[in-house]
Amino acid sequence: MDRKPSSSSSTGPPAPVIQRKTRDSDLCLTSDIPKIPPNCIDELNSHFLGKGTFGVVEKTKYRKTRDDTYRPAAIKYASATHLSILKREAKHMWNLRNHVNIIKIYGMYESHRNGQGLVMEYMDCGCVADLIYDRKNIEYKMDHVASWMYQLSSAVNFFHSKDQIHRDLKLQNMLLSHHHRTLKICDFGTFTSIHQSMTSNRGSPITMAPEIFRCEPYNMKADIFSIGIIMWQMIARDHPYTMNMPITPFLYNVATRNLRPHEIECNPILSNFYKRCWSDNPASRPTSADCVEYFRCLRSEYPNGNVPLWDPASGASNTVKIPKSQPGGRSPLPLPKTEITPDVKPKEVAPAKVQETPALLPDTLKVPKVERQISNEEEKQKIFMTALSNEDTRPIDPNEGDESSLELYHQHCLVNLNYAEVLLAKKEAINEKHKLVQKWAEHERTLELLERIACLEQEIAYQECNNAKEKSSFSVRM
Ligand SMILES: Nc1ncnc2c1ncn2[C@@H]1O[C@H](COP(=O)(O)OP(=O)(O)OP(=O)(O)O)[C@@H](O)[C@H]1O
Repeated sequence: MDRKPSSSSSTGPPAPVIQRKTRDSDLCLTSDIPKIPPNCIDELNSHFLGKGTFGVVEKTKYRKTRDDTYRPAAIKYASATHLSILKREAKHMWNLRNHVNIIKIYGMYESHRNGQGLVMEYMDCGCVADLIYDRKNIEYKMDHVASWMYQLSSAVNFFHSKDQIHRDLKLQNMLLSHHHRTLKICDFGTFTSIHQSMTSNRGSPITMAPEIFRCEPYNMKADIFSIGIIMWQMIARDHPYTMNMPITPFLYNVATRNLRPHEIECNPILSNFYKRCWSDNPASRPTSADCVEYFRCLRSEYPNGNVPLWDPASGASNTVKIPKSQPGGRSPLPLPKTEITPDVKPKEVAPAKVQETPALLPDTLKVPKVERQISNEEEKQKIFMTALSNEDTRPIDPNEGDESSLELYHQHCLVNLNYAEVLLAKKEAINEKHKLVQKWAEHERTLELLERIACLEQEIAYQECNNAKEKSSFSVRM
């Protein structure tokens, strides 16, 4: 029988109202998370960035205290019905705030206009989906894939080590900054603990593991399935499935017919790994620690993933040409290190004994080249690389797990880059000046010649005049 407390039947004092405790109740308590006061958000300078399933994200300006200067930040607002999801997300982000590849939360903000908002760091290069599908003018290399996959897997390994699952890893939830070099995971709305493991369908179809479609219990290996699909997407720079396939047959085929992204021309060391990640049987998939180890090896074979990428359409310079990978050689730009250094040895995953030649790249990764001023680019790259290897100007390697030293490192790289641009601009200005001086010299010479011509013409006129005089005096004398 239902034992609901009834106020009418009670004679004594009213029973205290007991809040029903759901499994997520504790997660909605955001008391640990700093409350951001109104004078630390510049709402007038906020504008719309994008819309997710349950919220709207705006770019805004944030400062920690009134004495600080404003810096860009992103703020996510949820409608009143989705407020608990926003709070859960905030709580998860707060618990994971120490990892360099997870979006950092600054705090919660109460806006008069939009209600509760989650304020987080702003990633200025957008999401990985935009880069690989919509901005094909930006060329990237296997070095970048290795670096992004390493950063992704070390973040995943971080929360897996805390028994947490993301459940919605996809290109749209991976944001980029520092000229596309730093990758961070965002959107923890579907995040859950393995102990609350679930049979409800969560996540996005393309990267979602088949056991989730089959409504079977699932675990961290569901995220590894997503890592496999993401790796394929980055290498192929293509859509994994026919876009017009209706969702139901698609889910059915993934779950029961082993439907997977189409074959691409790719080194088997890479394809074997992503295929292992998307095995139908979760137990056959590698762990997140195996992934970290695998991508660490791959990154040492392709060490230039920290070379910045630019959008040529923005008027800035194009991709810096990546020097040939030198197996075993030190990267000119060491990658951000995370605090996670799991003690895992690569198991069956062959440590990336990759071909000597960079023939690893499938043709699909080779984006048609955009016409560019090679001489200037090469010149700039040369100055940049020299600055990076010069003892006086070389940035100091970031400390493991220390985000501020990583930030400093990136700033230093940018300064070197600006330095290369300034030096190049100065060189161009000097060239222009030389051309002008040359023209001016020509101009002066022209003036001199004109003067000379004028003198000669005067001389001729004078001579003609004299001739005429002489002729007339001669005729008078005759
Ligand atoms: N910290 C951030 N910096 C820059 N852009 C961001 C940031 N967080 C989110 N965005 C952008 O805002 C948009 C909405 O993000 P949000 O996480 O709400 O939704 P989503 O991941 O696109 O969708 P869904 O929630 O349905 O999975 C996306 O385009 C995303 O790229």
